[in-house]
Amino acid sequence: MKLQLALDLVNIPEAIAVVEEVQSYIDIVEIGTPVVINEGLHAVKAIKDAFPSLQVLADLKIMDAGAYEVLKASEAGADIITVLGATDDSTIKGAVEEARKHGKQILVDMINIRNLEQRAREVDALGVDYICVHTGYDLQAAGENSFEQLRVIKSVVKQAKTAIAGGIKLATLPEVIAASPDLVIVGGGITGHANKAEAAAQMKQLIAAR
Ligand SMILES: O=C([C@H](O)CO)[C@H](O)[C@H](O)COP(=O)(O)O
Repeated sequence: MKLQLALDLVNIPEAIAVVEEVQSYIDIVEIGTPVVINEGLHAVKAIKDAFPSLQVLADLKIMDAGAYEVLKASEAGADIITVLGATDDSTIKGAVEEARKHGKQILVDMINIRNLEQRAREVDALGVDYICVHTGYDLQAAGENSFEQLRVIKSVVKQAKTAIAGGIKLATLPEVIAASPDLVIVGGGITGHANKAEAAAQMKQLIAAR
């Protein structure tokens, strides 16, 4: 089980500073959608250049032009690129084909998918690398999480790895770990702490002890 740090509310120098603090405890650094909107794919390149041994995920949440956007993220140094499960199969197929050409991986974000079980089966058949359940900021504010959704995709996904994101904290991590996702994505649960290294270290320890 891998731990991914999601960086959403920082600029490039702040992102580098946070990763410097926690790099020993994480496997993947996510350049979050708000960072890509503010800084562009330069943020992906800056983090990959600064931390070549970490995998970098570009959270583009691709909805169209899958192949082209995966190409651009790959050129910037992303190892994993996100596509939305809500989009058309042709976009996901284009993204997967392009990713394969560059040795990259595709994570499909199932945020706001209503027919989760059926869509997870369909997306799994498209050869993606990860299928991720995700409660976004706006629904987190309404008290929701994706723990039950994780159990749903775990029961139907055969080929892809499974992932979960959205509001995961140290206190809720044991429940997540019990469901055995391949990847746990944590943003504010680490970046919101005064001592980010300590928070990340405790999470890494819980994952290692499972
Ligand atoms: O993908 C995310 C969100 O949609 C903003 O772009 C976050 O990276 C993801 O939710 C993880 O962050 P936390 O919810 O703060 O753990």
